[in-house]
Amino acid sequence: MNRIPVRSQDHGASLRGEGLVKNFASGAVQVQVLRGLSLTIDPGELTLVSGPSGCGKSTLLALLSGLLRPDAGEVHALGEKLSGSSKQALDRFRLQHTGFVFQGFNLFPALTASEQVELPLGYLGLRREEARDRAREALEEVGLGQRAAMRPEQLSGGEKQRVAIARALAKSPQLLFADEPTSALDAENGQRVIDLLHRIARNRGTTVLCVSHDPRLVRHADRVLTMQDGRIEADWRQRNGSPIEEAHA
Ligand SMILES: Nc1ncnc2c1ncn2[C@@H]1O[C@H](COP(=O)(O)OP(=O)(O)OP(=O)(O)O)[C@@H](O)[C@H]1O
Repeated sequence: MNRIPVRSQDHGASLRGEGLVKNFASGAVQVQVLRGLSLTIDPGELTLVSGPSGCGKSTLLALLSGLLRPDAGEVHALGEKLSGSSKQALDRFRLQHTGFVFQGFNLFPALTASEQVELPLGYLGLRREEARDRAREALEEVGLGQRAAMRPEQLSGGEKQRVAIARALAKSPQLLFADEPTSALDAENGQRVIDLLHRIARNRGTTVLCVSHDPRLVRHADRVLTMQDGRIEADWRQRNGSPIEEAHA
């Protein structure tokens, strides 16, 4: 699949948020969930956004992936300005360039693992056989080559999450967004999922943005952004779980 080069004004970053503000109504009151947050996210890294429940992590992921629009500020992804784009353009951008992995797996109960992965490839216009081949490769990459014909009820939680990762991977997205991908999993399966996300970033040069309040994930990330009350409080890079330099969001 063709990859769009990242444009130079983003200085190598594949995601950029500037002055992001997001408010939600809580009864009659407007609550400011993101308070003028700016950041850049680089390709080829697993970036983890951590922080306490309710600090705005999922909202940030939704803005950076074009699922939600900011009330103020701008989002640039792969050199395209997402904020201000039409809904149709956002849908197309997400289809072509992004993969998503969520806490609840979001699999269709009636489809086999292979069919779950093939489905979005059909939306991208791939022929059936090509989609089947890609699905097989993606399932092998996540260690589920032998489970291709199984339905979700026949798979463990960890296996279901790996099917969801294969589904996201098969499109070869430049941007992979994961929202609490390990919260429903035990330690061993959570570890496996985070290892996979890390490998995808390293081996494919994918930008992987993972949002989680699971402290087990912190040492596996290349970069950790800590949020508090809608702002970024700390930002550091690390190798093998030890900080190596301060990053500048
Ligand atoms: N669609 C919405 N309508 C109203 N309020 C919302 C909406 N989405 C999020 N919020 C509120 O915004 C705040 C931040 O939510 P968000 O899901 O971004 O936090 P989070 O850090 O990801 O939390 P968690 O770790 O629990 O998932 C919360 O107080 C939440 O209730």
